[in-house]
Amino acid sequence: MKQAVLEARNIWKSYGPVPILEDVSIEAHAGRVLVLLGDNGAGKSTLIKILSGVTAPSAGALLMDGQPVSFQTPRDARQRGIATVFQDLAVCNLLSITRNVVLGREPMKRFGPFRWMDMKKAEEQTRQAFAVLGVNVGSDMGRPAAALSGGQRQSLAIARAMLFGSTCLILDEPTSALAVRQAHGVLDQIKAAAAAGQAVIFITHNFHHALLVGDEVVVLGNGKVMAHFNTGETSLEELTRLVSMLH
Ligand SMILES: Nc1ncnc2c1ncn2[C@@H]1O[C@H](COP(=O)(O)OP(=O)(O)OP(=O)(O)O)[C@@H](O)[C@H]1O
Repeated sequence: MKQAVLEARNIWKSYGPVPILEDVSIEAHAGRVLVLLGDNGAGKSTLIKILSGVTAPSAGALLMDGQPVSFQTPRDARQRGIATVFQDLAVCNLLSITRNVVLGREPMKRFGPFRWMDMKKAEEQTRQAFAVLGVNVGSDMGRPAAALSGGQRQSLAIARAMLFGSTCLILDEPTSALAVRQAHGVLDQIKAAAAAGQAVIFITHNFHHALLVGDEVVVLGNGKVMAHFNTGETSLEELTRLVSMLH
């Protein structure tokens, strides 16, 4: 297999004396979906906080395209092309859909000393970002984000995360709060992001979702990698049996 876009190698993390992650290694590859599956408290969020530059590992290495990297802040990780959508989504209800998508990276126009937002360009970027994901949010992207459904808000956060040159997309339980139809919409977007070349890391509790979109699955339990397999190698029944045996 080709070089991983993002690799966590032998990661340890402790808060105080108790290890939260113990010798965890994962690899995310371009065009593939890696699912991180695990119960509450398994260490999934801690691992993605390390991958996103929110917190530093106690030991172990992060590599991008085979080169060691270290992130002091989430901005460092973003600049390296790691786009993370956390569960809170950080969508601003009062801002328009377009403004939300380009938030913090608004295209600007200049005239002499004056600068203002290039709305036409922002709308074009927003439209393209949604198009990559195959999402239709309607034609009026000037309406406030408050008008969006839960699934559409998730799509907005994914579109924003991917907008500027990301190579690795990390999604923290993007389907957990959604109704079935909306969840399937987001699963389709995950597949579309991988098809567009992203290395996707998808965190979920849901075995069914894991098998629907995952190319491979890593099962975390008590801070350790308990199992790692390609999805073609297992069924929903086997996966359920495997995970229940880990408790
Ligand atoms: N800042 C912290 N200080 C101390 N302990 C922490 C901290 N963050 C997480 N933990 C502990 O680490 C363990 C793993 O937590 P983590 O949030 O990574 O699990 P998770 O798999 O994401 O669970 P969930 O699905 O509930 O979000 C838990 O026992 C949690 O209490």
